[in-house]
Amino acid sequence: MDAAERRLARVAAHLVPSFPVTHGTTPPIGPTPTAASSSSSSSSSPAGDSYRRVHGDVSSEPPEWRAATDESGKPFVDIIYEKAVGEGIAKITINRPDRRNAFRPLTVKELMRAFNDARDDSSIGVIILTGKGTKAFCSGGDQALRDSDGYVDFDSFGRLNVLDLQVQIRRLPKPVIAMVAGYAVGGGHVLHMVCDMTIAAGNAIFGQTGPKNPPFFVSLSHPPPLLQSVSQVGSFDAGYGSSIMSRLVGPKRAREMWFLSRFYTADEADKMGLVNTVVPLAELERETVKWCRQILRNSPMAIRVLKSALNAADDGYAGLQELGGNATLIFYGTEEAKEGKNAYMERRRPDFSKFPRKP
Ligand SMILES: CC(C)(COP(=O)(O)OP(=O)(O)OC[C@H]1O[C@@H](n2cnc3c(N)ncnc32)[C@H](O)[C@@H]1OP(=O)(O)O)[C@@H](O)C(=O)NCCC(=O)NCCSC(=O)CCC(=O)c1ccccc1C(=O)O
Repeated sequence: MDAAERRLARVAAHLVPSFPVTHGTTPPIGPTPTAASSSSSSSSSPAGDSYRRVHGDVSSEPPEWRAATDESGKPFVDIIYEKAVGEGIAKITINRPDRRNAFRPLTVKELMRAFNDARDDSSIGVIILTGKGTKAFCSGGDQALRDSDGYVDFDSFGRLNVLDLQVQIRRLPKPVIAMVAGYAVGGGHVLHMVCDMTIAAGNAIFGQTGPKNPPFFVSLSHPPPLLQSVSQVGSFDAGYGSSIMSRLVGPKRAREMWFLSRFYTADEADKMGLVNTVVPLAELERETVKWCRQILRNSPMAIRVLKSALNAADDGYAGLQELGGNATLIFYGTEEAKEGKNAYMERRRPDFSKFPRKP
């Protein structure tokens, strides 16, 4: 192929999706695996381009997951925490499938411990958040434990500690990817929205449930069994659950999602911009791991700064602080910053004259 043909092929590859789309409107990274090609893979760049020649394909091989814990060494009860051997991927799984992975305060505390560990582990570059089984990613707060001051499990008082978890994910300087099979509803829907990206299985269902109950219902402390089976909880998330949603899907759609409290299929969610891609359920983890591996090829500092930059305007002072903190972090690595520190330690005036005042 001569240079002109190669350029034409490259342009064409940008215009037309290179791979068949089985679900949703966005192609997964690389060809949709078939029975014959399921172990092969590619990056998102056109076959034969220089990136591909230098870096090769992104592997589709399943990682070897190894159980992990945090520095306390305490075993987890409500979650499974794993790291991929020899790769920079951590996986955190909500493990309450019989409750459709609803979270209670303990679940949230354990999630925060695991996220904290993954943040502090410099071998980890990307974190997957998921739910056990194929029926649910997470169905929100465990309604059986809800009281007038939040959710009560082993303490005698209620908590809404999932809000702290949301902030933790948002500020965590590594990408967090929601891997969603089945229901992501209520507070579980908010959790996937605060993640940096969402890979959805074809069976995923998204939506808010909070406002769903008819008003006469709220006053009934013991609704009749038939009505109990209807999704009705009386809740709302006026924080990230509203603001981030509005950013993701636009203000009109966000109103629709909250005011009507409908459920949406994975393909509908894809069209609304709620998810990054939709893949067949059987391919969910393979595809998610591929996305992780592709991210891990890229510059960790660039990704760190970009995550804070993408959130900065929406997160106000907290967003600026995160972005600004990254500037300081990078500055500390420069000779200019070291000159300041060394001068202080050596009890001398710093000589900043040697550093260029760049245009
Ligand atoms: C998710 C469903 C649509 C799945 O339906 P289906 O597959 O038919 O399964 P079910 O038979 O309904 O469920 C199986 C089993 O699981 C139990 N279960 C499911 N979800 C929950 C839950 N959230 N809490 C407790 N238990 C749950 C269910 O009862 C069944 O148990 P059995 O013993 O087998 O009968 C469907 O299950 C469903 O609609 N679930 C409820 C979804 C929901 O409304 N979630 C709560 C939304 S509110 C929320 O999450 C608040 C979050 C929060 O903390 C917060 C944050 C910010 C501000 C405020 C708040 C706040 O709390 O107010």
